[in-house]
Amino acid sequence: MLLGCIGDDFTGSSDLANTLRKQGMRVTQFSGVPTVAADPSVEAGVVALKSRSIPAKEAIAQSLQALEWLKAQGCTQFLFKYCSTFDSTPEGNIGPVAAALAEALDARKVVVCPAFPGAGRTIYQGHLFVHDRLLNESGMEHHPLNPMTDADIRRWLALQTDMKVGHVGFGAVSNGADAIKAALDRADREGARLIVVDALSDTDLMEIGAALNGAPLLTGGSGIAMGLPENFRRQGLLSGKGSTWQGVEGACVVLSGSCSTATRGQVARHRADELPMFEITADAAVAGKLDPQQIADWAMAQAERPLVFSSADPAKVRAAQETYGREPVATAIEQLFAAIARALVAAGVGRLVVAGGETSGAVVEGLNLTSLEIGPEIAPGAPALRARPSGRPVALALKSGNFGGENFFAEADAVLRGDAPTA
Ligand SMILES: Nc1ncnc2c1ncn2[C@@H]1O[C@H](COP(=O)(O)OP(=O)(O)OP(=O)(O)O)[C@@H](O)[C@H]1O
Ligand SMILES: O=C(O)[C@@H](O)C(=O)CO
Repeated sequence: MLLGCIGDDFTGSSDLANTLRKQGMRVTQFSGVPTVAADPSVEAGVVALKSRSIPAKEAIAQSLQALEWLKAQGCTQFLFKYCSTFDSTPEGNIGPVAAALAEALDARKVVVCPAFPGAGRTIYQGHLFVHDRLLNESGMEHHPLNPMTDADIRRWLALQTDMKVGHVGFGAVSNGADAIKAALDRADREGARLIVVDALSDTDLMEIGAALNGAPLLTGGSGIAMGLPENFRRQGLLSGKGSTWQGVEGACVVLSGSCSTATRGQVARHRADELPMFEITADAAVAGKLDPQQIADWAMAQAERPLVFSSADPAKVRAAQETYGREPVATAIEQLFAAIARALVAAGVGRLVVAGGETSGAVVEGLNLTSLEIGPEIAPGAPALRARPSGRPVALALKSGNFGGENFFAEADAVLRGDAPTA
């Protein structure tokens, strides 16, 4: 294994795996830190953690454990993947984990670059934009777990860590890899160890990737990985062998615990298409009134792609959190989705489309999926995946909250069945 990646959630990890696969690396996504060695044909390994919204101390411990395993697989470069909307609170976990990994690897000039231009996330003058809006006016200020109330990544990161935060601006980035290297050296001389780097386009990310050839540690969204495979290819280290992914027939069920704007649009489209849907309310989930087996039976009895969803608008989410507390309601809903997924797999479901990073983490852990094969792209940042819970193949899509167009559920169903791959 050449490149060792640590993702702070499951959908984000598949987003990264998708980018690396598209750039020609053989990639496997692992759920949690594996207990056995990886297949030697894997060139990039992504260890998916569910560490975005847990206490910082635990996130650090899990990330360091992942680092040790990746080192033992022979990796020479490491990437810490977090959300392209920099999902974190003033306490962390991005700063604390990045700092701990930097210390463990004795790494300097650690790039911090959440940019993902393909999904509209760009960084200019240290500020993160979602399409034409500053992060804190993009809807992310209403996120149920980590409301993002400041678009200045330098300022937000500085709240999370004592390590000095620096900045490489667009002036250097637009002049290419050598100028980026020189600007990183300058920031290093000024004492900065975590360095926010501007990026507006995939071309910028390719140049940043070239500048980071051989860097022990980098951090960011999936975009920061774009230029890395080429560094390995130039050294003759990639096999060039493609993926052997195959689609899966049978029933398709959509599980959505995401309350993000894009997901709510996809749920609205499902409703407009008059497809079957079952709503999980926060009240019913917390009261333990819903039987996962009954919900799975209902889903398996539908003729066409049913949706089980808890997705709700910000006012409803806020009301539920005020009544029950943020953690208890999130845990109740996540556990319910995990139990529904287990019952669906036991009933022979072929394809599962899951919306939301935390929700996907709960489902993948609930199904005890230890590794996922990466298939074709469904939408930017969302690949088809395949696993074998209890020996039989199941195709999965793990969609980040704000990814995918309005028709994502139908598109995912088709790609997971083996039709219409888009990349
Ligand atoms: N109706 C609801 N009321 C309160 N909390 C909810 C409700 N529905 C879901 N949740 C919780 O909100 C959180 C949504 O997070 P999740 O990561 O799954 O989606 P997301 O934030 O849209 O996706 P991503 O992290 O990929 O951007 C989960 O913990 C989920 O259990
Ligand atoms: O970077 C992103 O936006 C996604 O991969 C993600 O992590 C959202 O949960």
